Formats: sequence, C-alpha cells, structure tokens
Amino acid sequence: MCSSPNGDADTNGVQEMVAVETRQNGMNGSRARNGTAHHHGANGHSFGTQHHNPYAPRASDFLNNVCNFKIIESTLREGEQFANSFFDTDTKIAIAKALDNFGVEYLELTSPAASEQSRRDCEAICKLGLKAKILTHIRCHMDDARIAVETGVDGVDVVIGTSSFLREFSHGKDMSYITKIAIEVINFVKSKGIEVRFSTEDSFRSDLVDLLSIYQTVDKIGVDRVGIADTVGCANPRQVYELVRTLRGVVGCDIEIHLHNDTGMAIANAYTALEAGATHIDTSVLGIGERVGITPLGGLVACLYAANPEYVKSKYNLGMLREIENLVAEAVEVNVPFSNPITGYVAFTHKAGIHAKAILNNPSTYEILKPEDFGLTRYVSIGHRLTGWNAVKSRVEQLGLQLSDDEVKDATAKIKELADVRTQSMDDVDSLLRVYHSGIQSGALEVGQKETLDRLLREHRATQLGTA
Ligand SMILES: CC(=O)SCCNC(=O)CCNC(=O)[C@H](O)C(C)(C)COP(=O)(O)OP(=O)(O)OC[C@H]1O[C@@H](n2cnc3c(N)ncnc32)[C@H](O)[C@@H]1OP(=O)(O)O
Ligand SMILES: O=C(O)CCC(=O)C(=O)O
Ligand SMILES: [Mg+2]
Repeated sequence: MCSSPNGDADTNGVQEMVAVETRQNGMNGSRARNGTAHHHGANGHSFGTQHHNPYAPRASDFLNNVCNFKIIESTLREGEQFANSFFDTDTKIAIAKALDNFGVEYLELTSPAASEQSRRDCEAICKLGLKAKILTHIRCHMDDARIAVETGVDGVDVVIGTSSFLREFSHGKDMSYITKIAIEVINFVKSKGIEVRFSTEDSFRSDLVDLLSIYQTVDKIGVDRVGIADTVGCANPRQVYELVRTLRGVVGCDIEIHLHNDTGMAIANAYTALEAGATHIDTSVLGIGERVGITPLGGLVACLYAANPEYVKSKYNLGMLREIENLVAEAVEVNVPFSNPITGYVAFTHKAGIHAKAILNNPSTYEILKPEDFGLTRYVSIGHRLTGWNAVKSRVEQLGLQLSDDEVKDATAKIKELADVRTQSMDDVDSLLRVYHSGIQSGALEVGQKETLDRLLREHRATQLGTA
C-alpha cells in the first residue's frame, strides 16, 4: 500500500510520486501534509479566481440554471440501499451533520416505514436543528404517508413505479389507480403543511403520455416538485434533455431528477438535466446506492464548479468534500476510487514532462479544478522515464541547489536512464541531484561526463551502505 498525494490510504499501485511547486508560487518545497517521505507538497498558485479567465469555455444555457439548483443529498436513503451499507444512528447523525456543514439544501432519509430504527433515526435527525431541509422517502401509500408526517420531517418524497415492468412485476397497479392514490397521498401530506414531491420510478421506460398526464395532474393539485427517476440507469443525456425540457413546458412546479449510474452517465445526465431546466438533483456521497449507485455528490460538484467556480464556492464548503467522502467510505468499507473527481488519488498529479513544464508555468494549462479550492494539493511527478528537465529544475530549486540549465539537463538524462529500469523514488532523485551538485561544486564532474557521474553515484551508494 502506498499513501496518496492527498493523504488517502490507497491500493491502486501508483508509486513513488514526487512533486514540485508551481513557478507562480515560489519554490519552497515543503513535505506533503499527509504523504510519505516520497511525496512533496505543492500548494496553490495565483491564476484564475478573481480574474476573468480568457481561456475558459463559453457560458452555456447551463449557466442560466446553475444558480438555482438544489442538491437533495440521499446518502441516508439511496446510499443506505448500497450493498455494503449499515448505518447506525451515530453514523447517520455524523453524515447528516457533515453534509449540512457542506451546505446541501436537502437531506433525504430512508422511509420511517422501513423499520422501527429507521423511524427513530428519522426523528432524531429532524431534531438536530440542521440548516438543510429533512425529507423522507416513501411509497405512494397512505400507511407510509401517515408514519412519515409524524416524524417531524420538512417534506415527504413520494414515489411509485410507472413503467410497465414495475406496474406488472412490482406493485401491480394501473395508471388510473396510481393517479388516484397519488392525489390522495399528496393531499394528505400537503394538509400537514409540509413539502411534498411526487416521482415516477423508472420514468425513462414509462409511456410518455402516461408520465405527462400524471405530472400535470399532481402539479394542478399543488405538489411542490415532480421527480423524474432513471431507476435503471438507462438514459443518455439526449433523452434526459428531452424529457426534462418537455416536462418543463407542462408543469409549473420544481423538477427533481434521480439518475442511476449503470452506464457511467449519471454525472453527465445531471448536468444535462440542469441545462434543460431541472431544479433539484439527487446525489449520494461517492454515488453509493442500489447496484453502482447514482450521481455522486463530488462528481456533480466538480462538474458544476467547472461551469461556475465562484458560484459553487460560495454555495458549498468545498474544503469538506474529502472529509465527507472519507467518512462515508469508512462507514461502508470502501476505498475512494483513484479516479474519483476532485478527491481521487491522482486527481491533481501531473506526470509527463510536457504537462509538468506547462503546469509549473501556469496550472490552468492542464487543470480546470483548482486543488486549493478543495483544500487539496497539486503534485508534479518526477523520477520516471517521462520526466523532463523543467520538472527536475524545479526540484533542484526546491532543494536549494545551484545548477545551470545544461547541468539540469545532464542530470535529467541520468534520471531517465535509471528510470528506464525502475521508477526512481523521491529520495533517489534527491540523492542523485545532490551528488551531481557536489560533483560540479568540487570540480570532480562536468556536463557530459557520464562515467564520472556513475562513479560518484556508486561511491555515494557505498557510503550509504557503509561498504566504502
Ligand atoms: C427505486 C427505489 O429505490 S424505491 C425505494 C426503495 N426503498 C425501500 O424499499 C425502503 C425499504 N423497504 C422496506 O423496508 C420494505 O420493502 C417496505 C417496508 C417498504 C415494504 O415491505 P413489505 O410490506 O414487506 O413488502 P415488500 O418489500 O416485500 O414488497 C414491496 C411492497 O410495496 C409495494 N410497492 C412497491 N412499490 C410501491 C410504491 N412505489 N408505492 C406503493 N406500493 C409499492 C409492492 O406492491 C409490495 O407490496 P405487497 O407485497 O404487499 O403487494
Ligand atoms: O424517488 C425517486 O425519485 C427515486 C427513487 C429511486 O431511488 C429510483 O427510482 O432509483
Ligand atoms: Mg434510486
């Protein structure tokens, strides 16, 4: 196991990464906060946030909607449906508080009809006095509704399957019964003075006429939100855009969307839904949920930040993301994936020499997310065969060594030669640079004297091993 540049324990086999600071940020190479001896930290840089970025992508329709969306964080509902999940009361409360501090607008909790403990936990979370509104998620059934409204929640999310699959094999009800029971449940919840949302499970495999008809019916009786659910993760962005856009044209209430990630499109679909006029997006931390889960909170935040960083920074406490993901990962006994947006092991690590040079000059060249906005650290990896002399020069400067460009290039050639056999650790690279530097200082070494350098390195190794 090696330690991630951003401090997470990880087993993904990325080894011996070393890092240097960007030129814009000075060259005081400090040890990474949480890394091993092989990891050197590189804090932020000065581009971007206060100034217009002339290289940013053009604003899209999305920017018109991005300031109005709300997150319905469902780790404590959909996330409890993840195969590994078992949340005791303390864990639920810790997750609820963390997400509230992060700034999500809603927390969705498992139905109090699921079990006695689920009901008690729902009541306990309602009593925490969080800023986020507390919702619970129930079947479209009066028994569930009666229990839900007694828990102290701010709102109830009601769902029923409308696809022929679910009508036939799940609840066995036809559209006219579904419409009748939906009206009854919605009116009942509304009569208690709390929010009510009505959603159609498996929307993308439901008949469009049925869908629009029931959405219009519930809109007319004053539902606060209608929900679209891609329950099986079958939708693509074009289908999401079309359904949300069509629905936007026929209802006046808010539109929520719940997107499963079976084909890896949950984040893209969420983005598209916002472009099309959705107002509420369901997420869970790390995307946990049934099967491979739903739109992950971190991934959604990354994509919204990329579109409108200042707004997203002002809305959410981004520095908490890693802590929240670690909390949930630990609770459900999984690792944060190496490729996770923002918090993945390598999310801010740059390797190839061409990238490294540009990143050192201006991080915007190869980064659209700024690690410091998430309390994280950028790394430039050296010691491998793709290393270039610019990255090595930066490390030379961090170490306080004086070498000319030709000398750095000469030392880089040696690093690459060694790295063709085995990737060099940070300590290996530092030793080589120090040996090279003292050889130059003492006059024992000149640029291009490969055999002398090899001898100096052999002698250094022997001294270290005590065999000189
Ligand atoms: C796509 C989703 O994720 S929806 C949310 C899923 N969440 C949950 O299932 C919460 C946890 N679930 C539970 O604890 C249980 O399933 C309960 C308490 C809800 C129901 O338990 P049981 O009464 O034992 O029924 P069971 O789980 O076997 O079957 C589901 C029942 O709900 C009915 N049902 C299914 N979906 C709905 C719905 N959306 N609205 C109304 N009734 C529904 C089915 O007809 C079936 O009832 P029946 O067997 O009495 O005819
Ligand atoms: O209530 C909803 O909108 C979504 C329910 C759900 O989890 C799903 O359909 O996958
Ligand atoms: Mg779901």
